[in-house]
Parts: sequence; C-alpha cells; structure tokens
Amino acid sequence: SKSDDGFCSAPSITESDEEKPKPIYWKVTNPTLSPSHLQDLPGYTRSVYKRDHALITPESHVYSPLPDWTNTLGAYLITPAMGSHFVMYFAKMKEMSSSGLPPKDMERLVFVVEGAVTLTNTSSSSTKLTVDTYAYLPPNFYHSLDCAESATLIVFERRYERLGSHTTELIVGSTDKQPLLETPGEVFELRKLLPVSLAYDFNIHIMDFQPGEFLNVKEVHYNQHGLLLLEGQGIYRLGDNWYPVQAGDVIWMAPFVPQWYAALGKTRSRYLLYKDVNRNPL
Ligand SMILES: NC(=O)N[C@H](N)C(=O)O
Ligand SMILES: [Mn+2]
Repeated sequence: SKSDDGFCSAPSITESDEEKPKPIYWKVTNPTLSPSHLQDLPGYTRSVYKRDHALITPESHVYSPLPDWTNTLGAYLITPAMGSHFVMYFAKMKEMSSSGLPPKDMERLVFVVEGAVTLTNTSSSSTKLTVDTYAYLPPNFYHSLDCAESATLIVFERRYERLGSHTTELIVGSTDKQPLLETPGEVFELRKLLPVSLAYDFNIHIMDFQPGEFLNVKEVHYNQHGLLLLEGQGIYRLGDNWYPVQAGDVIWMAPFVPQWYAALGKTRSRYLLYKDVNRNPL
C-alpha cells in the first residue's frame, strides 16, 4: 500500500514497479549497487583481489572493444594472470554485432544473460539463443554468434585438455531443460549444463538456494571456480573473508580456497559456476 504520510518514509517501490515482473537475470545487468549508485563515493569499491580469491563487483567491470568481435564490448573478469586456467568475461553485444573465434585449441561456453543472439556454424542451420540458453563450442569449431539488437553473454574459454581419443561436440541447451541432480548432504538444487562424460574437462553448475539455505560442506578442493551470481544475495565465505554478495557479482576461487555460501533475502539465490573436472591435476 502507498504510504499516505508522504514524509519520513523510505522510498517505497511504486505499484507499477511491483506489477511489471522483471525478466529472469535482470539484476545481473541492473544490480542494486550499480556503478551509478556508487559513482558519488570516490574511491569506493566492493571488489577485492587476493592470492586465492577475488570478488569482482559491477562498479569494477571495465569494458573495452573485444578483439576479433564486431561491435562488442568485453569486460574480462578472470584470466590466467589471476592464476586461473580459463578466461571468464562479459560480452556486451550491440546492434549488428558478431563474435570472433577463440584462439586455436580453445573451447568456449557462452550463456545468455540478456537479449538474444543467433548461433550459426558450418553444418546445422542457425539457432536462436535467448536468456537462460547456452552453447558449448568445441576447440577449433567454426561458429558465429550474431546479434541484431543487443545481448549480454557470460563467456568461458580455456585450452581443451585432450584425454585419449575422447572428443567433445557442439551442445546447445537451456537451464530449465536440465534435470535436477542428486546433491547428497546438501540442500541446494543442482543442474549441470554439460555432459559429465570424460570428454569434457569442465562443467557449468547452476545452483539454487532458497533464502536461509547454505552450503553444508565448507569446501576445499583442487578444482577452481569462476562464479556469476545470477539472482539473489547472501554471504560468500572465501578463506577467512566473509563478503555480502548480490546478483551481478563475480567471484574467482583458486584451487583449495575454503569456500561457503549462505543465501539471504526474500528471493532465491542462483549462481552459475565454472568447475574443472575429469582431468588429473598433475
Ligand atoms: N562453491 C561451490 O558452490 N562449489 C560447488 N558446490 C562445487 O564445487 O561443486
Ligand atoms: Mn566448490
């Protein structure tokens, strides 16, 4: 209900804001603490960079034209300079934009956070990728992502690590069509975007927590992570640091960094998580 005293009341959300449901993942590109909300605070950022983890928050995302792409700005979030064996970046595609190919022997996964792109490759006809849809492109696999209006993608690329004669193939899917997997001892809901077969040297987990739910295991493992918080808010523990996080935040987790999450607020938390798998760490 509208506050009728008109003064001393916190700025309430107007009826129209409440009526119009926002598209899924809307907060990633419209975070509560967006750059515009922080610009009056000189020198302040929520971002942190340490040896075994980093919190990269929206006011720190620095965009520049992506080499080899057309009409696309990229913000590299995680790169081998941090210690990762992968790159994670936002690709902001504008009208009449198109992707460039990754370097030789590099595999790529793109996930649509906003807008739509069309994926074409040599063989199959073109496929439209909308929000919550993704594509895995094997190494040295010709393809083009074309955008007529605008789109925001989160992109992972890394050198494909061969294992015997296994090969990977083009995969196109959407989160809501992936089955929920068993999570013994944990309460979060888990989907994986790639097959778990040995050919694939990483996976992308989509993890959902209801408010108040948290990771049971305070994990420490050899795998590394690149995380994008798609929805919600909570507290991320990384090593001995506890960070309030919200949709739009990105986290780098080096191997063995103690990690833990608790979801807070009124809406579910959903995060997208890169995790290397199926390969000997030696
Ligand atoms: N920090 C995480 O959410 N880690 C995942 N549960 C994982 O490593 O599978
Ligand atoms: Mn983990």
